[in-house]
Amino acid sequence: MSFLQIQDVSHIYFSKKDRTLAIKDVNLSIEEGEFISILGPSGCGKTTILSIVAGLIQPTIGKVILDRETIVGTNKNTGYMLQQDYLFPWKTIQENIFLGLKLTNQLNEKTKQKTLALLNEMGLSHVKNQYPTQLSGGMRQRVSLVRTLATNPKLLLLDEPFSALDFQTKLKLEDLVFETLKQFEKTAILVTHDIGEAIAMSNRIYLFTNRPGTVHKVFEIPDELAKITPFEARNHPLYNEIFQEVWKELEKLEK
Ligand SMILES: Nc1ncnc2c1ncn2[C@@H]1O[C@H](COP(=O)(O)OP(=O)(O)OP(=O)(O)O)[C@@H](O)[C@H]1O
Repeated sequence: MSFLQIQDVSHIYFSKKDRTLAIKDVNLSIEEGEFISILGPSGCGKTTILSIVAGLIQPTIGKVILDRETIVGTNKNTGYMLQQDYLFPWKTIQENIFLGLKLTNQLNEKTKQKTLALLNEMGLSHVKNQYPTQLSGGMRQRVSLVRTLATNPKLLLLDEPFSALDFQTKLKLEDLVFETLKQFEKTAILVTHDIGEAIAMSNRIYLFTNRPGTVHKVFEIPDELAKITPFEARNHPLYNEIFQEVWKELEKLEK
């Protein structure tokens, strides 16, 4: 059995007036340590899938199994990193990165030191007593990564974490996130609109159809690309080839 299995998942949003079938018959399996991306048109249900995997919403049909357990409700095995960093502006960086540990009753001297060491690895120990508004967007996302990793989740869900950043910062952060996740042997799902980012960071890309979102095509990224850093991958000859392939499929979906 794979580390993460999304089995026959469909989801309908109900409101008083209507119902929206957001995703339909989604199946995917991820092995431990893999990095996969979900790519697709706007509104195809990417965030819905992540919310289901995070246990924030229960799928209307189907189930998600993480490390042999069916996901019911939020759980400590999953960390969520979003486009906006959601750092609390009235708390210092240090207080922000300890938050998850505090909420899950894991805050002790050992976990504190580990988290501060990670902040140091991100080149940010000098800002630990500052407040989020004093930091740039890229720095805030690095803090957000530290906070997400602090509780040592097995699975990371990344919902367009680089999309609000300028291009240069985005490229640097892609490398940093990629290398940090490999170092800690984490499994990750990235949701993105950016074909290049998906190719540069993943082992596999799931391309979704328009709503109701379902898996349209799966692209396996060859090891020679998947094993190098995203920055190096963007300069690899295979990168353009795969880009064209994915682009063509996306065009088909828009017809
Ligand atoms: N709470 C809700 N109630 C009703 N419909 C919803 C709700 N949340 C999402 N939807 C609808 O479900 C569909 C999928 O939404 P979702 O946010 O998962 O898509 P997405 O692929 O992440 O979109 P984007 O790429 O624009 O962020 C959309 O058509 C959206 O309008």
